Amino acid sequence: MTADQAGRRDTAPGPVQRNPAQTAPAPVVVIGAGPVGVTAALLLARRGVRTVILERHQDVYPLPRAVATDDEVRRILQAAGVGEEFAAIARPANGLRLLDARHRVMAEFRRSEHGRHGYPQTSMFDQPDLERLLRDALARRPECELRGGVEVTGVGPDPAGPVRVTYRDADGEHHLWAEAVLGCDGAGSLTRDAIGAAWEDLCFEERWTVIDVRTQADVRCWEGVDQVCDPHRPATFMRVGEDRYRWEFRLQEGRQPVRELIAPWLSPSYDGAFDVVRETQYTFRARVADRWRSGRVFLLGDAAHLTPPFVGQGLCSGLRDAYNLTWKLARVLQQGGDERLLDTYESERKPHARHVIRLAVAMGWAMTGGQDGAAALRRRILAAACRIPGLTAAAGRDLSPPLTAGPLVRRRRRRSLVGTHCPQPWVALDGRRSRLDDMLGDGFTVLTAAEPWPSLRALAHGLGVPAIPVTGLRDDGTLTAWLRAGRADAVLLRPDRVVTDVVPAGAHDFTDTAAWASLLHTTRSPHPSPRTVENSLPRSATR
Ligand SMILES: O=C(O)/C=C/c1cccc(O)c1
Repeated sequence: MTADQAGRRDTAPGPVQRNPAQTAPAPVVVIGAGPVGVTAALLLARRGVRTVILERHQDVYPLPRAVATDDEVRRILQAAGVGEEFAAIARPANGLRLLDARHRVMAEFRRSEHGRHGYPQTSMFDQPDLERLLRDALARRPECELRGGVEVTGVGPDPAGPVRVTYRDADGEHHLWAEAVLGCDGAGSLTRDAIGAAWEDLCFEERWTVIDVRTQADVRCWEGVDQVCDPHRPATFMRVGEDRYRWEFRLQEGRQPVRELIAPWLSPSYDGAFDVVRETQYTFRARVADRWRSGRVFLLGDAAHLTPPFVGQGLCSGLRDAYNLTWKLARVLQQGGDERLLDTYESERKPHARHVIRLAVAMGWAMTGGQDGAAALRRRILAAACRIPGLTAAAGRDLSPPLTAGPLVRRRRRRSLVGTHCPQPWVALDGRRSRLDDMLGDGFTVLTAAEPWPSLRALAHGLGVPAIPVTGLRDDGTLTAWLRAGRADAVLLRPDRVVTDVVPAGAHDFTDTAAWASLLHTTRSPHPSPRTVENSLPRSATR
């Protein structure tokens, strides 16, 4: 038996005896150290929650997989403490184009370099680079312990603690008792099986080949993603980095050499070298797990949902899971928050993930739609629709819909801000410039269009949250314009910057305080956040 420095390991043949002296529960066990698992651990660490991360591999998996992220997810990486490191490896992209079989542009969905979350709307990167910087950040956090080279063999409820995780390493079998377990263990998730979840099939399954190339060749491309809508040879092409490119082709009978496949993108005279970093076959699927939680065991990322890659949202959905769940879990574990908070993880994230997967499937059908008569008609309609500028602009605007109504998201009226994210401009406080989220800290916040009025101030005080007039934040006018467009005099922001409720313009109060107020009450005092408005705003601006 090996006892690690935390004294939390135990090997016991036969029925498992928990020795309380040796097995103080690890607050949270994360299964899987891919980007979703590590980001979840970093987000929990930021709130002072300890994690043990169990990972099959010793090192970062060195080959490319995910290549794109949106601006909302860059904001999540900022919250996890790796925003600047990620900026150094990311390449902003122009967006997405639909091409016909002769590579003529049918539609262009432009992405801005300045998205509402404070980052380029689309950024390209290499997954191993992201994983390395996340691991480095993990190594800097004393709250996180990574155990590599281990195989998790069991996850389940246990009378001795909320959840018992069993794993094997070179020394034998071990057990951990955890307050919660995050199953970030990918498409073949053991955690998913352990909670008895089954896949709901969203009806897309195709075999594709994915080719990652490094070359100095003058590749014909724009700075973005091209989807070739050709039923005979649907393909995706994108520039990932300075000398990094990716092609994806639907598999056909017989294997075609890489050079032949990518020839249409290379100058005919190019006969120089290119390095095939990876050539692999994938089955692209569209699926959602029918349950994402059992007690204190949760599914995140590919363990909970699978998408074809055609709108570049696979990893984004997983990182959204991590952001949505971790603040709620930390609140429940540390502050005695209401357990019902944890129900909102699945009820908020599942419809959102399903929506994004359906978009990817729709894109897939536009590209591949078969060769029947109906498909030909669909393509003609698509080509015509692509020529309507207003429509393409609307379709390209935001892949991430507002959260659906629930205990932490009031039912929306048309154009309401509820369920959407607050934009993230740069703000200035005490002469210091920072991104809005870094200034707001980790808790709930009331943002107001003007000085908070007495009844609102009293409500905020009762909830223990600051009430901040956006006029004091000295941004570039983004926040005032956003409140005005949403016809709101004030908003209640959750820690993940989603609007829970609004005070409609001209009204005096939130529309249904009772619906969410009880969920915000905690029995213990909150963990202090590093730099919040609480300690830096003038007194009049806070509670
Ligand atoms: O919509 C965008 O800006 C990017 C889409 C994208 C990214 C990566 C891979 C894809 O097939 C699509």
